[in-house]
Amino acid sequence: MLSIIPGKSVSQLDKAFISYEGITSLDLMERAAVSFCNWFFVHFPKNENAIFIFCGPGNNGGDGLAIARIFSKTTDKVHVVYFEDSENCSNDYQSNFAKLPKNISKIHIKDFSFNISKDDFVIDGIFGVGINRPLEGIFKESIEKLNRVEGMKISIDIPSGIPSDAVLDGTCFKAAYTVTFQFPKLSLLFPEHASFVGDIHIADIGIHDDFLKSFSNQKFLIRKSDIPGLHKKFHNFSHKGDYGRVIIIGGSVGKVGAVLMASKSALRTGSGLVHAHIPKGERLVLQIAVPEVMVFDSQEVQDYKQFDAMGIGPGWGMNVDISFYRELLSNYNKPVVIDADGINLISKNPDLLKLIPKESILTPHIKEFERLVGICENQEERLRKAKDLAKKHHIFIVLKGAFTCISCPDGNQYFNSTGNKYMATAGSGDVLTGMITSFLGQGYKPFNAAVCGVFHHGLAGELASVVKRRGLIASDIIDYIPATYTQLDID
Ligand SMILES: NC(=O)C1=CN([C@@H]2O[C@H](COP(=O)(O)OP(=O)(O)OC[C@H]3O[C@@H](n4cnc5c(N)ncnc54)[C@H](OP(=O)(O)O)[C@@H]3O)[C@@H](O)[C@H]2O)[C@H](O)CC1
Ligand SMILES: [K+]
Repeated sequence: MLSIIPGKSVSQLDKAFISYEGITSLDLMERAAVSFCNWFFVHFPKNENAIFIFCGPGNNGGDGLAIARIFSKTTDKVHVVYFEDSENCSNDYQSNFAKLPKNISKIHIKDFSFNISKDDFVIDGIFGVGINRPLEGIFKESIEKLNRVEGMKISIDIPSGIPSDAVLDGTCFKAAYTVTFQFPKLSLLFPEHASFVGDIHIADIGIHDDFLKSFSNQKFLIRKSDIPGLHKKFHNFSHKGDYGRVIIIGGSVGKVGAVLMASKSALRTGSGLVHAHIPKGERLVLQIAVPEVMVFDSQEVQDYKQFDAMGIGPGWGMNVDISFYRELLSNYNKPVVIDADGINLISKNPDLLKLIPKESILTPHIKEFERLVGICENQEERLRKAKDLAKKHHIFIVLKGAFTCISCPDGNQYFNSTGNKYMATAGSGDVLTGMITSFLGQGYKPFNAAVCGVFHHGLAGELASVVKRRGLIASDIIDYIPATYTQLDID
């Protein structure tokens, strides 16, 4: 997993790393600039337009100057726009300012006309992780003007204005792309910042994972390379019992589709035997739609302990016999997955919280989460409360959304890196419930089940949206679950 380092620790990280690597801070800045340019040249291979690079007084501005020098080798249309005289800027800024070649024009921000056309590039090196207060004066005015001009806007490390670990207060540069160094800054993952951050690219500057880990603050990004090692291996003599017997409990009149999608997802994720528990009178539709699922109503299941895993809540509604739910949680002594109305019922009956088996996985979206813990001001508060809840009840909280966050009982938080905007569609959450339940039933540890569930779910959505785009529906995600195993080379 890739460690996410708090902004305030980045300068300590830099110091420790350059001493370990035997390089200077200027060398590290050069690596950052080269890595940014490598990304740029791949993304914009035929660029012939002007490139305006806005450089603030710190090392983010220094990165901008080094980038300007690299660009100037291939074009004469590079313009550096600076805010402070070099002698008032950071040491590495000064070194890079002195190295700027003659074919780069240098303009003080006060003399800049903001005459930028739509094909030009606007590169934001005004502030990075060193920002320590809301923008004011010339910085605020200039960024407001830049947000009004056209042009392809790219931020270096973080859009100027956003603090690295907190929610924006005031003005911020609006980027189409953010090229961030080595690890995503936490605040890039906040929904409040989506319209400023654009697409994120992580540019490698050679600081390896083990080194990063020692500066980590219990926050991590889940990457593709983390996933194969979390999967169980099955042998050629495996039978359907080895792949788990799971049950999805939910459904109500008009909402049986949620159970249908969760059950089908569990099958597509690899479950050997999938059962569904739905209200009497609703079973025909489910049996016709997914003949592989065995359907029961409440009177027919004698012993829930026979199931390796349970997914509780899809389409359940709020008219559930709460004593049934209480008994279900009290008597089942393995981790369960709880979603949707399964969570809403707990919010209405908070005494249920302490009955949830240890290591269970709750998968709320933001509204369900806030019903559980109270209204939150922003994502920062949600993440804090998710961590507290996970620790207090020894459960996993999967807070769904872009960069879904898994909060663990040990206080660690893992952010998912797959998925896209097209997945915000009815039933997407039911699919995830089915997938995590399936992994639990196959004998995965709850942490592995949650991580594999969110990663494969996001990946299935990405694969489906290649052809479906905004026409994607939850059933498309299910159809692409098998292709995620192919993508990750998991047999
Ligand atoms: N390992 C890495 O990730 C590397 C990162 N690099 C780049 O360096 C920046 C961080 O550089 P740093 O110099 O620490 O910080 P900034 O460039 O963001 O700016 C700090 C200066 O800005 C002043 N400041 C802060 N807030 C404001 C404000 N609101 N208005 C005006 N001025 C502000 C601050 O001075 P003060 O004394 O006024 O507080 C600093 O002068 C990182 O983001 C990367 O881009 C390295 O290049 C490579 C390694
Ligand atoms: K920036």
